[in-house]
Amino acid sequence: MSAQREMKEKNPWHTPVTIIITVIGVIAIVALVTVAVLQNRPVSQKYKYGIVLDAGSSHTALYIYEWPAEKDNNTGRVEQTHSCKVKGKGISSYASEPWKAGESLTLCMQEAEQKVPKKRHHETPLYLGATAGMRLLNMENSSASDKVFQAVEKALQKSPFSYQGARILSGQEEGAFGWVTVNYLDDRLMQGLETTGALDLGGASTQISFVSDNYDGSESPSNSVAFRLYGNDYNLYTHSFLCYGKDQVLRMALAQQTQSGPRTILDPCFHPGYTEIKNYSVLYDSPCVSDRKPQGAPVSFNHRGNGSFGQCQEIVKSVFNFTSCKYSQCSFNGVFQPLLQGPFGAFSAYYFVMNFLNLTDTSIPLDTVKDKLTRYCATPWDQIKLQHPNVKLNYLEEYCFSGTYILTLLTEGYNFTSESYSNIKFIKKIKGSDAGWTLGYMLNLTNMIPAEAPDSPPLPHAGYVSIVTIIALLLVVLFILSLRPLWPRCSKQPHII
Ligand SMILES: O=P(O)(O)OP(=O)(O)OP(=O)(O)OC[C@H]1O[C@@H](n2cnc3c(O)ncnc32)[C@H](O)[C@@H]1O
Ligand SMILES: [Ca+2]
Repeated sequence: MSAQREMKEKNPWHTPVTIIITVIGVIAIVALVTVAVLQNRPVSQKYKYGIVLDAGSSHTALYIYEWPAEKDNNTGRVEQTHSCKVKGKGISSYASEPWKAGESLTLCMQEAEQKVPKKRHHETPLYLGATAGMRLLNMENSSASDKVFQAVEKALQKSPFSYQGARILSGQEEGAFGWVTVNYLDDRLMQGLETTGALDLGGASTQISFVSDNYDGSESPSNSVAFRLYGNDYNLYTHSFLCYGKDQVLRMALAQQTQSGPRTILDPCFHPGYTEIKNYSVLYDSPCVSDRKPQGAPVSFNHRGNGSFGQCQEIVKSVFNFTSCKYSQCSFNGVFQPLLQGPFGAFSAYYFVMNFLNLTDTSIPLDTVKDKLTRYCATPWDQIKLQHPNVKLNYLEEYCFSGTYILTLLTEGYNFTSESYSNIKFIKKIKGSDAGWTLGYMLNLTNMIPAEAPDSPPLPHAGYVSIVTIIALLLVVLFILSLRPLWPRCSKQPHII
């Protein structure tokens, strides 16, 4: 009995002081881990917003971007959350009634007011960038283009957002920002990976932008844009071909076939059985063809199709000039182009057209692609209409021409070969955001891509919490071990008889 009491008295685990110390120690360690976890848990996200209006030649679109408020200028976290297609044509088509250009934006602006939380409205930057349609209108009639801008500005200034201005982008900017968008969304810039080239086909112009190792920018400085992004230097080659968007090339192809002012043309780029009456003055009402309007032509001509890919390609080739090149190498029209390099993303009309034609798979050999297009172009117009009852007729009638133009531009114009063709990916979106120049434009204007790589914490959140937990557990073990001299010696326990 006395030995039992003696042992109990000697056992430190049974003294109130040790129990209190142990409890306090455990509470302290649990508190330490809890604080570490809670303190470093991402706080509930607050977002910031930016809005860009893409005033293209054929239509205007509004894009809303969103990013976590505390990560303004380091990590690549800007995403497109909403887009709105403005009803009607591009703003340049309102040259004779400019107020309508402003009015046309109203519905999409109202939609944006609903999508962006009200308390963020006043701090949300709003930009409008116009491209080739306004470039052409500005060349043709600068006072008309000024009036369109005034009308657009008036409409945008009324919005609750922080309006930052409307302007025409240069072709260089349009190409370069498209490249920034694609590579930003692919996380290639922050990680310093090999970049993807950007191919953009609009209605009135087309852009090609890529980084080529053998290009330092000196041979044709006007085609060069230097960037320092996240600590990496890029020497980008970019060129925008005004009048080489698909709508203007179609005008050039028709101009080519109507030089003698005929009353009927049989166009190989349109399906057999296609027949429409077209107006000469409407066709030639663009600076891309206006100097070629035939003298003494009738008011209209009968535009008929005969569906021949081969003949269509000959007409399309005739809109390119391959004769003069004062550089080491050119694409077409005497424009310098370094050796093609790396993967390419082809978006906007490249995607619309190739997607419709089921030709986005670039592992299909180029010859097979041509065979498929040959068969498609030769299909009678009535049959095409029956097969695609839900496609807008003004799109449907042009896919044979557009497909032929795309293949000709890529192979004859830019010099993609049967092998390098497979480096092209036809894309519409990357991770939910549309490929196009708008995101790159906003990232640039809001200084959201830093020149130098951002400092990042040495450990990710999960790593930090794990280390704190392990250290805390080690402390518990150490604490227990430190009490070892006081542990009861079980083996020497007296036997009680
Ligand atoms: O860049 P710019 O030259 O200013 O022109 P844009 O911005 O208006 O040009 P888009 O990329 O929006 O469209 C390019 C062309 O594709 C046409 N397009 C748009 N959606 C299409 C679809 O679903 N199918 C076929 N063509 C389409 C459109 O009419 C234009 O001719
Ligand atoms: Ca465009």
